[in-house]
Order: sequence, then C-alpha cells, then structure tokens
Amino acid sequence: MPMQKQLLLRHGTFFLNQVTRHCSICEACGICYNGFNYTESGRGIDVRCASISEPFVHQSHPHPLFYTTPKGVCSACNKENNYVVKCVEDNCGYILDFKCALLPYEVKHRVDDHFLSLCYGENASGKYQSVGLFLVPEFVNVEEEQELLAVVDTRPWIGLAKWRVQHYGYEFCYGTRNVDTKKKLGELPSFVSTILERISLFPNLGNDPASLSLDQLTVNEYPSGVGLSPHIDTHSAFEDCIFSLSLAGPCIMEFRRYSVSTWKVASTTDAEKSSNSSCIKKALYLPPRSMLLLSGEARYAWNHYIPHHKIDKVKEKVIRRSPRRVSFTLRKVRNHPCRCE
Ligand SMILES: O=C(O)CCC(=O)C(=O)O
Ligand SMILES: [Fe+2]
Repeated sequence: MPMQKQLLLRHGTFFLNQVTRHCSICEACGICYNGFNYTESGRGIDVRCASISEPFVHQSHPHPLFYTTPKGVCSACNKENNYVVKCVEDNCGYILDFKCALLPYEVKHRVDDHFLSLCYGENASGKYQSVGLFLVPEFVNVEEEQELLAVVDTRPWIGLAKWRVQHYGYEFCYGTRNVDTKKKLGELPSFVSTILERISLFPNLGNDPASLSLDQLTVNEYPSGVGLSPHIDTHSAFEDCIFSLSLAGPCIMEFRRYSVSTWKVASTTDAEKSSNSSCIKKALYLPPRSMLLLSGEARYAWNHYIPHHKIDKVKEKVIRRSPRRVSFTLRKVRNHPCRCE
C-alpha cells in the first residue's frame, strides 16, 4: 500500500496510518474498520474506500460510474449518502454509495454451506420476498446502534417474567395481545426519527410508504436464552407492515406455518400449536443492525418465533447468542376493523 495517496474524495494528500482503535468508522462508507486507514486533516478513510478509482465499474450497471458532486440516494439501499459514485449517462441516475459499491460479489456465511451471491435486477427477487418477508442488513451503522442502545438504557424498562420492554405510542397489553386505541401515550420518541425516515424509503413496500405512519414502538430486551413463543401479531391490533430492528446481538427467528386455520392462529394456544406437528418451519438469521419487515403472508399466515436457546444450531453450525439482544418493533395501530374477521 502506498504511504501517500491522492483520493477522489477531496484535494489533499492522504497518509497511510496504522489504526490503534479496535473499531473506527470510515468517513466514506460508515462501516467499522481496523488495521490501516488513509487520513487527511485527521479524517479517516478505510483502505477499501481509498481504493475506489474512476471509472468505477460495477456488475450491477452497464455504464461506468464516477465520483461527481457528493451526496445522492443510493439506488441499491435507498439511503442518502455523502459519498457516492454516479452514472453520468443522460437520464440514467444510477447511484451507488461507497458501502454498496464495495460489497463483495460473493460471501460465505457460517449459517449456510453455500456461497451467497450479490444479486440485483430480476435475480434479486429472493425466495422470502414472495411471502412479504424482507431483511435489510446494516439498516443502522455501529455508531447509530450504540446511540440507540444508550438512549433506551436511560429510559425506564418494564420487567416482564423473562425479558424487559418499553412501549411508546401505545402500550401493548400482553394479556390481550392488543392495544387500547383510546389510550395514546404520545408520539413516537425523536430517537426513532431517523429509523422512520429510512423506513419510508424502504424498497418493495406494497403500500404507499407515506401512509404507513407507524405509531407504536415496543423495545424488547432479551437476555441470552430467552425468546418469544410462536405467535402472529394480532390482526385486529396492527396494520399489515411490522418492522423489527435487531440491536446488540443476533438471533434466529423461526417461521412456522401450521396447517390448521391460519387466519385464526392468533387465538390458537401454545398447547394446541405444539400438539400440531404438521407445520412447515423456516429459520432466518437476524444479524444485529438488520431490519426485518413482515408483511402480507409472512405477517398473517406464518407464526414467528424466537427459540428459547442460548445456542442456535443452523445446519449443524453452532451460533452462540450474545448476552443481550434488543429489538425495536414498529407497528401501525389499526383504527378500523381487520378485513379478515
Ligand atoms: O424481537 C423481535 O424481533 C420480534 C418481536 C415480536 O415479534 C413482537 O413483539 O411481537
Ligand atoms: Fe411479533
């Protein structure tokens, strides 16, 4: 690696440095790195972002991309970023932020035996999307995750039998699995404003994103080994789209489709569910900082479940839960009768 470098990002000479901190945030891509960086006036760029040169060729786009006027909304993740490469062809408008531009074309993950390929265009319609299930990795960055955890830790937690919760907007009653629409606690707190803004840019939302107006937030804190029984969020309580942001630790979320009446499953007891062995099960790994969207069939016809395990086994691979997982579940309270009742 050269000791000095001119980068696209701005004029000036960048110098190669060894990073002593365990985790530094790259100014260009917002991702945590360690090892080496290039700095200019004290601002650090990781060596991968420093390697971007023009013309930048990416397999997802037929034209070369250039670093032009900073700032733009990335065509891949829909987030606004200061550091982007753009297509300069007339009327094209294709933009990649540095984070998406540098995603590897192929990765190996411990929960799957096969390589996972980066897909785009028509190839990107994954097997879960057809049932209304979407997972967006790195929906928040490490800094934002730490800030969100710090702020909820300054707020009062409500202790339940095995885990702790906070409710905003409306209180969720665990006895009835419902909310009292006449008892609004207030608006959603400002610490979720950025999350709500990003949700409104969420790709693949069937609904008009502006009409989502999410108004209920449940913050769950699960210690290691604690999960959630299989359930379907009450149809009559919440609208179609349910978002869940995972923070601090990962979990495996299992989805179960029982062969008994799926549209009434909300009232099915756990005993009835476990006595009914005929269900299809699918496991999904939720990494920290990822956002899950349950909608349509995934929200109404499949139970979601977090097994009460300290260790999850996926295809013979062992994944240890962290001491704590915090989730932010965002929903819209239903103010009119549910169509399925
Ligand atoms: O913790 C999660 O991600 C899911 C929470 C959930 O399913 C619920 O509160 O109904
Ligand atoms: Fe749920």
